[in-house]
Amino acid sequence: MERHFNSPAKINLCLHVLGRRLDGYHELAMAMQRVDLSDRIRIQVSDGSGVRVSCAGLRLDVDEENIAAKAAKLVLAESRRELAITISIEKNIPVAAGLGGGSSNAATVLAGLDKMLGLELGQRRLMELGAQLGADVPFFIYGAPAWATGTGTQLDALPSLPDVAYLLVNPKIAVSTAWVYQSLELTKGGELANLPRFSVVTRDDLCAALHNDLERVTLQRYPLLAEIKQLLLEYGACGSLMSGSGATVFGVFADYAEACRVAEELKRKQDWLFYPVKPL
Ligand SMILES: C[C@@](CO)(OP(=O)(O)O)[C@H](O)COP(=O)(O)OP(=O)(O)OC[C@H]1O[C@@H](n2ccc(N)nc2=O)[C@H](O)[C@@H]1O
Ligand SMILES: Nc1ncnc2c1ncn2[C@@H]1O[C@H](COP(=O)(O)OP(=O)(O)O)[C@@H](O)[C@H]1O
Repeated sequence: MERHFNSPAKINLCLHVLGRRLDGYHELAMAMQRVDLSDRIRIQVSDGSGVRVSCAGLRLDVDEENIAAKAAKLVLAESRRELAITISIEKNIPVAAGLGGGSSNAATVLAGLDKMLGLELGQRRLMELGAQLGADVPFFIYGAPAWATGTGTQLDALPSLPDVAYLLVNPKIAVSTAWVYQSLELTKGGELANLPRFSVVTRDDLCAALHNDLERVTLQRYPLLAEIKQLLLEYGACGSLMSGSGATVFGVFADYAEACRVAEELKRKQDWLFYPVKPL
């Protein structure tokens, strides 16, 4: 049995760090949205045993370390079945870019195998399994724009978001999420109740709400990212922000054609990665 799935990236429209827990994880409040830059994942299931993952052209194909392999093993354990699973990932989302590619791959494998094996574990159980793999995995199972709290695993619907397009820019810098959180100096603890409500209807509302506490760490280490944010504004973005722990920066544009036009112009000048995308 063989199936193909899309595994999309995400961006963080806002990311507030409220405090550090004793286990080192951070209490967050984030607005998150998936975008239509996707990896392609092929899952094959046959008789036998063992989970294998390949990822052409990237050093991500060590089975045990790949989060997609961990996801497959979790589903097999949950279903108490022994099967051979082969996963091939066509990577289009840059790795360690703040776009959640690994978390998305894990969620795609959890939900994909659930379907292929007819397990019907349900969204809630799949999100619990996802949380065992990484804080961002449940968001991809949730599958809609979300307000994420706790360590990022408690999700509520974000009902209205404006119809915009984004231009994602990555200057080929890989950033370790663990390093960013560890390097963050928390000046004062925040209270969820004191945060401004993320109520965004128009494009201007969205641009006014853009905020990322992790920029303090990543932009200081890589000042180029602040320059890219400024460049996007100069090229007509109504707002710009770093996504997650970075290094991808995005600009907000009125429509997809405009985001594509700016990407083409910048491509002539800079050897960075450019992805005009639409929200999902
Ligand atoms: C920053 C964010 C924003 O969406 O995304 P990315 O930049 O990774 O895409 C997430 O919080 C990343 O989530 P994810 O990448 O799934 O985190 P995990 O694998 O669970 O943990 C990676 C590292 O980040 C730290 N971490 C993660 C989540 C959290 N609430 N507090 C943390 O301190 C963990 O301690 C660990 O060292
Ligand atoms: N299937 C996968 N796709 C991407 N990264 C993976 C995968 N499996 C394991 N990783 C590891 O996870 C780390 C985080 O990658 P990724 O999820 O792309 O970035 P981010 O956490 O910035 O959103 C990388 O260092 C990478 O080696």
